[in-house]
Amino acid sequence: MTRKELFKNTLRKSVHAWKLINELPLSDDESLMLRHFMDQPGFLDLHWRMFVPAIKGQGTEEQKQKWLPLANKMQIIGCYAQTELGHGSNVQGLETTATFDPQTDQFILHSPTQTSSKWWPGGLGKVSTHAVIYARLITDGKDHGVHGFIVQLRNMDDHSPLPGITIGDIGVKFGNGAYNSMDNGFLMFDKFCIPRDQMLMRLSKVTREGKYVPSDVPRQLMYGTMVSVRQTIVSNASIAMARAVCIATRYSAVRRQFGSQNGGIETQVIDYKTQQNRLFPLLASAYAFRFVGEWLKWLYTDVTQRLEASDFATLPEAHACTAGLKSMTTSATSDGIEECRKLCGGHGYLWCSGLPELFAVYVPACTYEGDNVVLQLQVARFLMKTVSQLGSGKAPAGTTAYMGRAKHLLQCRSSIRKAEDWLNPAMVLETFEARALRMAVSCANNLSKFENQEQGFSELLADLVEAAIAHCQLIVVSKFIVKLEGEIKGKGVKNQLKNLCYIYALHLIHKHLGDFLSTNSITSEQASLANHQLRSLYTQVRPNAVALVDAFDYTDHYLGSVLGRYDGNVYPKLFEEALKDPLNDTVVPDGYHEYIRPLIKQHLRSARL
Ligand SMILES: CC/C=C\C/C=C\C/C=C\C/C=C/C(=O)SCCNC(=O)CCNC(=O)[C@H](O)C(C)(C)COP(=O)(O)OP(=O)(O)OC[C@H]1O[C@@H](n2cnc3c(N)ncnc32)[C@H](O)[C@@H]1OP(=O)(O)O
Ligand SMILES: Cc1cc2nc3c(=O)[nH]c(=O)nc-3n(C[C@H](O)[C@H](O)[C@H](O)COP(=O)(O)OP(=O)(O)OC[C@H]3O[C@@H](n4cnc5c(N)ncnc54)[C@H](O)[C@@H]3O)c2cc1C
Repeated sequence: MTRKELFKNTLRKSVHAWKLINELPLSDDESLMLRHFMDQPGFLDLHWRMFVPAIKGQGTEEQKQKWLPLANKMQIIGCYAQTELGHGSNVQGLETTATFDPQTDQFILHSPTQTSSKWWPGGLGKVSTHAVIYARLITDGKDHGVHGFIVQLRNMDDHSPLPGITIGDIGVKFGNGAYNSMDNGFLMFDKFCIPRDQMLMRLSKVTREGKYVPSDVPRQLMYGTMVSVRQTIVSNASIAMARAVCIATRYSAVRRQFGSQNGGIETQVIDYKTQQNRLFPLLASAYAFRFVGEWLKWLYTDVTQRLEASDFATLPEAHACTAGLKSMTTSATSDGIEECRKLCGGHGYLWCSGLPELFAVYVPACTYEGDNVVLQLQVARFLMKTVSQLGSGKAPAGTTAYMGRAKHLLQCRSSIRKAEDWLNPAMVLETFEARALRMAVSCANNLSKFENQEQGFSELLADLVEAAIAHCQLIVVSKFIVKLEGEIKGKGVKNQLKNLCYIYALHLIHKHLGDFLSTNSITSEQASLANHQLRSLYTQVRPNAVALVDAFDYTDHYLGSVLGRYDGNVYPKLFEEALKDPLNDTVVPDGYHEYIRPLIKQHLRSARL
């Protein structure tokens, strides 16, 4: 499809999905599943996952009563317009202004510079009638920082931009289809006025007289919509990783190369330890991310309930966990999808393998809802704060509770003696805890050598990110172990999950061996025992690998992959797909008479001479 066709077709699908949601009717959770099966980025994502939650989280009761019924019936369509051309990560650096005019009781929205143009918001370019806009609030010449406003963008009769608004699509993005179904947009305000009651005023207010009244709740609640979406992105990472792994596993069982004895059949590539060493950790990650995603959903629900009761104690941890896990799981999934493409050899590069499109549509997850490095630095700040409070009498809680055992974890030596010890949950956990804590403490010690903490933080950014990743990996490993300790239905399922859990943990040890060795969390002998155990786990997973991806229950239609077909009938279907290509419509291609024939004839002439 051309971009225009793709965009229009996504509108058609979105509206059809909305019709089904109402007609069937579907619950909120089921509606999200429908979005998942629609399988194309579109304006509904931003409307339901960001615009509506932003109003719910930051609007007053009155504002919610006014706007939510309209949004819930989709009589208005909204997006989340925060990022600007010049600033995305640095939200405090946004330039759009919202200046209160006491004469008219309005805010004047203005884009003072080119870099202040809103740039990237999904659904903004062509669809949304409204947006939650983030702009600097100015009253009586004073800048109060960034706040949210509900703004109508387009005329409700003919969809034209309202006077004072310049709006459009930012252009083609990475890949052919992929994220191009979405109208990520730009927007500029030229002294555009909105009524005062369209500032989202749950967190702070501007009175009729123009007085700014800050609230007594943390200003970070303004970032609440991002926390909510980051949480869902973690579960989505599992879905995308599982999809790629399903394709690569099934195809690896079908594909044969080398090893033929006396004209017999060749070896299935899944039987090569190198293939297993690349593939099975990704299979394990798909399960691991699912379980940590379930836990994160619980954490998010818990913090939401606490916030409603004005208990803000767990907000920093919820922020650190959602930011860090969003970052870690999306980076691993993007890399994992690309690895799955390579695991499928040359055919993985064909569009009909389903992998190029999956990669192209998935990879911006490393950037949207917060650049992955910027987010790990938030985790690092949280860890440095926690380390600095050790010994102050305030016991670390939640995912940093292990830091409370710092005295032990800083000096303990791993008691792994044989390969099977690496299947002991307590020993594995202690190894990850020791490594995470020692990395964090090492950063804190290095930081303390700087007179200026901010300068020290800047200097140590790379180490801090690594410490944050170590902490996040510990969370994922520990939640997988917790899952195994709970009730698991199905004969033999627990054993399979156990294998995957230890593959997940041990492959991380192998991958980050430098960390584990340099922090003395393990010795090189223990590392080689871990590798030995890992190979043994691969052998145990091998007979069940296909069943473990079938368990994701993805239909062929959803997978959209000739290589990942359930029936394994890959080669005839590759031919079928090839023959569908428009280049094969004619035997002699367009351009033959114009370019190929004259070229050949010229050579023939010179050959005769
Ligand atoms: C398939 C997908 C499925 C579903 C999704 C559907 C749609 C989604 C797809 C695409 C849509 C994409 C949308 C977007 O991208 S929207 C824009 C997203 N933008 C960002 O994420 C920007 C990232 N930047 C930030 O979040 C902040 O600027 C940053 C946290 C980096 C820094 O903020 P600030 O300068 O204010 O903070 P600091 O001085 O560093 O920290 C102050 C203090 O605040 C704490 N903090 C920061 N953020 C939060 C938060 N969200 N919640 C709670 N607390 C927070 C921070 O830890 C500091 O605490 P303290 O040290 O105690 O002072
Ligand atoms: C597909 C897609 C959809 C999007 N949808 C929306 C949307 O609906 N609404 C919306 O408002 N926005 C949206 N965005 C914008 C997105 O949120 C931002 O692009 C994202 O937050 C990253 O910000 P940035 O582009 O400013 O990156 P930058 O911050 O400019 O990053 C550039 C580089 O600088 C590094 N860097 C930046 N700051 C630091 C630092 N402090 N320390 C170390 N390194 C640093 C980063 O790691 C990165 O390598 C979308 C983006 C994409 C790609």
